[in-house]
Amino acid sequence: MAEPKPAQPQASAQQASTPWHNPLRDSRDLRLPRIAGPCSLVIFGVTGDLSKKKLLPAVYDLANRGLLPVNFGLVGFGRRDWTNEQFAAFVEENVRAHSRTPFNEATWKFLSGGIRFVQGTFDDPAAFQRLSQTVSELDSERGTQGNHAFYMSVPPRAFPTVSKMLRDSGLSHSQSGAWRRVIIEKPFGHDLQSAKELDRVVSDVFDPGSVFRIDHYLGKETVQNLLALRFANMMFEPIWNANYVDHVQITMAEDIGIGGRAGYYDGIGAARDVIQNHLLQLLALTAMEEPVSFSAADLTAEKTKVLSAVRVPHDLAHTTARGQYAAGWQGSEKVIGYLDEKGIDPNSRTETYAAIRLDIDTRRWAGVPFYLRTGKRLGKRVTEIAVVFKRAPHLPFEQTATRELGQNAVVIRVQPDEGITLRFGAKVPGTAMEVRDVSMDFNYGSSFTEASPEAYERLILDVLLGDPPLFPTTREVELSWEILDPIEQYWATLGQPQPYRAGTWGPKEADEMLAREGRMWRMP
Ligand SMILES: NC(=O)C1=CN([C@@H]2O[C@H](COP(=O)(O)OP(=O)(O)OC[C@H]3O[C@@H](n4cnc5c(N)ncnc54)[C@H](OP(=O)(O)O)[C@@H]3O)[C@@H](O)[C@H]2O)C=CC1
Ligand SMILES: O=C1O[C@H](COP(=O)(O)O)[C@@H](O)[C@H](O)[C@H]1O
Repeated sequence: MAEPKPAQPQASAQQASTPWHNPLRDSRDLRLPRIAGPCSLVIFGVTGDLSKKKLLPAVYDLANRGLLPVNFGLVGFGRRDWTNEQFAAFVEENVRAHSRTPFNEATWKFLSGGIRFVQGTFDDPAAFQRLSQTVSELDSERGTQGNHAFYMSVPPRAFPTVSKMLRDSGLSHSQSGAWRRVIIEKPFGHDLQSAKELDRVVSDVFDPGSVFRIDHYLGKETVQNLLALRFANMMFEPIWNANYVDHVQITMAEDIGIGGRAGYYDGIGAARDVIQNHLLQLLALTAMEEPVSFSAADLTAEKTKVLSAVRVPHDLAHTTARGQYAAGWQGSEKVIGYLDEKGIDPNSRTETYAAIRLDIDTRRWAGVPFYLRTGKRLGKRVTEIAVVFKRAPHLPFEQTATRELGQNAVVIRVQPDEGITLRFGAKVPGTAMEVRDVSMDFNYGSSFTEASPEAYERLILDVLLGDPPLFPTTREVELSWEILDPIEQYWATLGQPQPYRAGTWGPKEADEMLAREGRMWRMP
């Protein structure tokens, strides 16, 4: 499939001058807020976990920040027999519970005036006709001008059905030149073949430039800041290569279990859930060359190059590790094991922990392993990218002086304590020459007065603006499956994943994997 082109035939003057569109523009423009034009957002799966905790609050936060137009409509599509008022009460409850910004009556009055609910199932043509009628009514009542975005916050198996229904009901295209866009949640497929099939269905229905595949990690401030760290500074890029870097560790650890998501998670597992998307995107941004600009085309060109150069080691028995959480303690809370979670097959072989080593066959990264790990019910919630440097070739100190000296590292702290840490050796004050590791920290909270928006705020706004750089392309998705598929195929030949106690840092196998290569996982 051709790479999606920026979908902006109706781009407003504001939209056309966003930093992503023209990196050379006057720097004063950077302070202009990017405000969406008239439109509505339709959420399928609006009663689900993601919608309640992230999407509805993000829409409200955008409204509260003044980034939605007065001509905005929010439509929920769901199975419940709700009136518009009942749905509005549901939105309000979740907004009050999960929004980042404080509840404001004036914002709520504006937003709730455009809230509508359409009752139905995904395979009911009549429900899609009602949806069509509802968005047309919003066009006349709220002035949404026929511009509609459809968010598929639904189980992945429902993506094809909803796409076809949007086509058959005439909602996927506008006759009047207005825009239609679709937002598809991850995971996009469960392997390369299914991703290609899904892509065929979606591209049969929508124009390539109207498809936005969400990877919410790309909407995180700290992830975008990785680009600033690398390409807005002089001091990091010269050492960001195999001459200086020993290895890279990308960690996404969660302290939660699978919660109420058994139906989605079992059979999918940790690697398909987050390595195929979030962690490989982090790897791509860490390892790629400098893009010519931050346009979608230039960014994806560099990410694609690096993902194409990723090599999966042959010896998967020694370069990958899987685990499954057993009962344990999460802080002071006693928690059950994965196999005892509601809705999980008691013989399930689904991994809740995965670690893999990848290599990148480029001059910049030859011989530098990238270790990726993720897991549920680990010691704490933390996501970070640690670039660990080689040891100094010679230390002009007595050995005893450097006993506590590790390796230099640049750690991009994606969450929760957002920032960047530099680790290096410093002399311990005193009469002896003793060198010990210290940290130099950049924290968002103490350096900026601006608060970080939630990832979904940024990404929903970008869809409404038709701004595609932060959305992975089909090619990126396919390359990521090409990387993961051989690993999944190998794991499918194995028995039960190794159990690890909840609240610990994963299975012993993962520690052994690094120890064999003379390395250790960082303790974040
Ligand atoms: N939850 C999360 O943290 C994250 C989720 N995602 C992705 O987001 C998507 C949604 O996930 P999540 O919210 O957790 O899933 P949930 O299972 O919590 O929600 C699914 C939603 O789809 C609705 N639904 C399911 N089948 C039908 C149907 N036949 N007709 C109408 N509605 C239907 C459900 O309605 P009802 O309430 O009536 O059952 C519910 O609103 C998935 O693709 C997931 O991979 C991505 C990142 C994080
Ligand atoms: O995509 C997913 O991400 C969440 C974690 O997101 P975060 O922004 O809180 O790091 C994860 O819990 C979920 O399993 C996965 O589908």
